Amino acid sequence: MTTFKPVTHVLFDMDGLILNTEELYTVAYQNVLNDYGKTYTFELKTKLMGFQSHESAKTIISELNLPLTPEEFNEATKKQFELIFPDTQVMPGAKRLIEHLHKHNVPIALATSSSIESYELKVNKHHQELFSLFQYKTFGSSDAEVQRGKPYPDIFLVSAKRFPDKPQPHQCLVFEDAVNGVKAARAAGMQVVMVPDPRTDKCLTAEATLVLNSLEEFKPELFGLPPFDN
Ligand SMILES: O=c1[nH]cc([C@@H]2O[C@H](COP(=O)(O)O)[C@@H](O)[C@H]2O)c(=O)[nH]1
Ligand SMILES: [Mg+2]
Repeated sequence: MTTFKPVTHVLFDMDGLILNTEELYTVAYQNVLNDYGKTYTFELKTKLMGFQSHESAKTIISELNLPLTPEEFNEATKKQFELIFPDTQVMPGAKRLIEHLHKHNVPIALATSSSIESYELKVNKHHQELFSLFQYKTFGSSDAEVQRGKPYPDIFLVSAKRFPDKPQPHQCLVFEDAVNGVKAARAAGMQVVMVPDPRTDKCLTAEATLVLNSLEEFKPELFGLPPFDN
């Protein structure tokens, strides 16, 4: 079994990695775009995943020539999010992994590009207990210290600094679903486990340290972390 460099701290992305919110984003965006006769393609989605909300709005407006301002687009999607996001599901293997690392006192934190409002919509109804296991959370779209969204490294560098014991980037392992998130983790000097949407072009997953079909396949001991008990 190939092993990688040992790590001591773990940073988790949220959308598409812990929660099934990527499929919900697709529905929400397509519902808005239907009013303009536009199609939300997976190719365009891949470009946006990991962006901060204002970056996403600007990009989708220019790519699809929408007659909207970013504020108007975000207003329209916000209505969709309020309907769709409260009933999110945890991705396979995510709960087991987060609980396992927490039980073994491995420092874990959340590093999502979402805003805190968007996080609360997605988590508050069903998943508060699971998310309470993180030492702390960084919300890229709501955090002054996160100057630039993924694929820039800002959110992961800021997150590493927020652990009390201040680990070096190489001591941190990132879990991501998005191409931009993998680029951000690599730019931060961190190893990254990618669990991509199955439609993701294989050549776009090449930068990841390890690519899995699901978190259920993850073996913590590969990165020097405590193995699962069973
Ligand atoms: O179909 C989409 N998925 C995701 C995003 C963006 O990606 C962020 C989630 O990124 P992450 O998984 O890194 O938290 C969302 O907040 C949103 O801004 C998007 O615009 N469109
Ligand atoms: Mg994600």
